[in-house]
Amino acid sequence: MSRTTIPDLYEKYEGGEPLTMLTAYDASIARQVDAAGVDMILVGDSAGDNHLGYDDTLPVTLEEALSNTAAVVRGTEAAFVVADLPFLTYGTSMAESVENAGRFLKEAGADAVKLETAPYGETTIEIVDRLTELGIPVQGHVGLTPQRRNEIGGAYVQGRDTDTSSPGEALVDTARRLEEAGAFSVVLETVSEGVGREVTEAVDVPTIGIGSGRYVDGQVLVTNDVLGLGAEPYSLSKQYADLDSEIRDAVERYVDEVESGEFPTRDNAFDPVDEG
Ligand SMILES: Nc1nc(=O)c2c([nH]1)NC[C@@H]1CN(c3ccc(C(=O)N[C@@H](CCC(=O)O)C(=O)O)cc3)CN21
Ligand SMILES: CC(C)C(=O)C(=O)O
Ligand SMILES: [Mg+2]
Repeated sequence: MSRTTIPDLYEKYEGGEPLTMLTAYDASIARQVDAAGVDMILVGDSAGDNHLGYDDTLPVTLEEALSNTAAVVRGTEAAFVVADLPFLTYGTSMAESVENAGRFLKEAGADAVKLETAPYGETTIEIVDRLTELGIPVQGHVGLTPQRRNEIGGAYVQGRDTDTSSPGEALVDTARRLEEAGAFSVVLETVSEGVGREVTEAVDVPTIGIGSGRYVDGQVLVTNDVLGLGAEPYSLSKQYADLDSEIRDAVERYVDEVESGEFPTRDNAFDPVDEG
């Protein structure tokens, strides 16, 4: 089986089928997500809190993200792999943005990068224009942009009628500008359902929502939330498994069995010694 391409994604989108995307940060989870048939895997900077033990996405480094991306690529064969560019690995200068984004394709084997754009964020729109001109596909990301958490002040839904710093029309305009700059798709993070629909109607590239309602072209969630793996439940998400308790039970049984002498047995030994 060959890896999913942007034309493959567009064929599904144009056929009116919802696109599926989940995060992964390592080869073993990515292998299962891939085999289960997800269209795109996002190597999110959400690795910060979900994989690397930081409080949020801000501390994630370029080298950590490259390492996570390379592991996900090695573990997969079908999904389109999008590498999320960490905080301040883009936007500092055009040259640094291009060099850093390029490393995700050249060294880690990603199929595309993703970067966050603030409402009317001129700098990042220019970067998207440059990257796509050079052959680095870019997925845009508007709405809640967690790298701007110190600006925004928390995990707040964006684009509500009451939202003055990020009104719906700013998000629609910004998504349009990203499309013009060459973005092949735009992620909408926690925007009100009406804004999710407006943006989706305003652009001709697939919108991928997280907590952005039903009227978008595809869905992305954080896999830890889907699997119940070290994540707090959010109403925007849905938990399909409880890996925390599975893991805890298995490890407790292992500890008990080693302590009681139940494991290992003769069957677990090489060239076992015959008991006299
Ligand atoms: N593991 C994980 N999964 C996620 O889905 C996730 C993260 N991490 N980190 C940040 C983003 C943003 N997320 C969220 C989660 C909840 C609200 C939310 O309920 N906002 C309400 C209340 C905000 C408040 O009062 O704190 C709102 O009305 O804006 C928004 C964004 C979830 N996201
Ligand atoms: C939530 C998604 C869209 C993301 O950016 C991430 O996982 O880092
Ligand atoms: Mg992210």
